[in-house]
Amino acid sequence: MELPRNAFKHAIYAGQQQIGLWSSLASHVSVEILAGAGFDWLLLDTEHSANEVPMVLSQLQACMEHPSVMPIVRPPVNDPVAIKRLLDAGVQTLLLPMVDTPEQAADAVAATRYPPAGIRGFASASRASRFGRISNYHQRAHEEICVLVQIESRLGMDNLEAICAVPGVDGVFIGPGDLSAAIGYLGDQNNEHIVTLIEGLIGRIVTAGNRAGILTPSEALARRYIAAGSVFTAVGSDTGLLARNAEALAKRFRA
Ligand SMILES: O=C(O)C(=O)C[C@H](O)[C@@H](O)CO
Repeated sequence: MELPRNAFKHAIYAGQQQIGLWSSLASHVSVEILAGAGFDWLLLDTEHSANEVPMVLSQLQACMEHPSVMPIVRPPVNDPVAIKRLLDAGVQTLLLPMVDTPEQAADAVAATRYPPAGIRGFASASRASRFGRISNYHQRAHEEICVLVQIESRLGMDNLEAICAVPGVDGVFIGPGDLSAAIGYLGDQNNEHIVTLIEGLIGRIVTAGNRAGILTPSEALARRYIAAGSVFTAVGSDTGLLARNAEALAKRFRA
């Protein structure tokens, strides 16, 4: 078997916009439904979702009929053990939360690399290597692993260019909720001050030669962020789609 190509990683390096959706329902059923919806990537969240590794495995398998969709998994923390378990389950793209310094970014990259380049623990026949069927998996795995880090604090903003320059950081995602909370705008991420700040951060990431990403359920803001340079852009969430559309449907029969 061949090492699966990470089309998402190659696309963002080529500057090809990747439109995504956040998935917090922690369900392989909803992930299979969303995988056929037409997005380029789905974010399988385990930070703000009751989503654990065995469930993520089922969600990865639920995506297999749609190989053009990249399941991106966010571990609950930037931790080498959490990263190892997800990579061994077959995750090829990771979004690491709360990365504030270049050292933390370098640690995230090292956790995805086998020695001597990093510290990823060795498993001879995990799902990642398709149970030993992918020849030279361990030598080539890093080529098709994509490491995305989240900037979502004052310190992260201060260190943005240094983080962008860390070898192996393939993309830099701005966490609008935590970032706005960190600077006194808790729950107000659509405030014009925050939006303008985020546009500036996206521009800094692009100027630094890295690739910018963001999440917003606002179509207008998504288009502003894309215009500012976001190249992997999540435009909604499964929980938001389900809750708001269910409410609207119920309301139509209550009037
Ligand atoms: O800071 C943020 O905002 C994010 O990182 C995204 C949120 O965690 C996600 O749950 C959407 O609210």
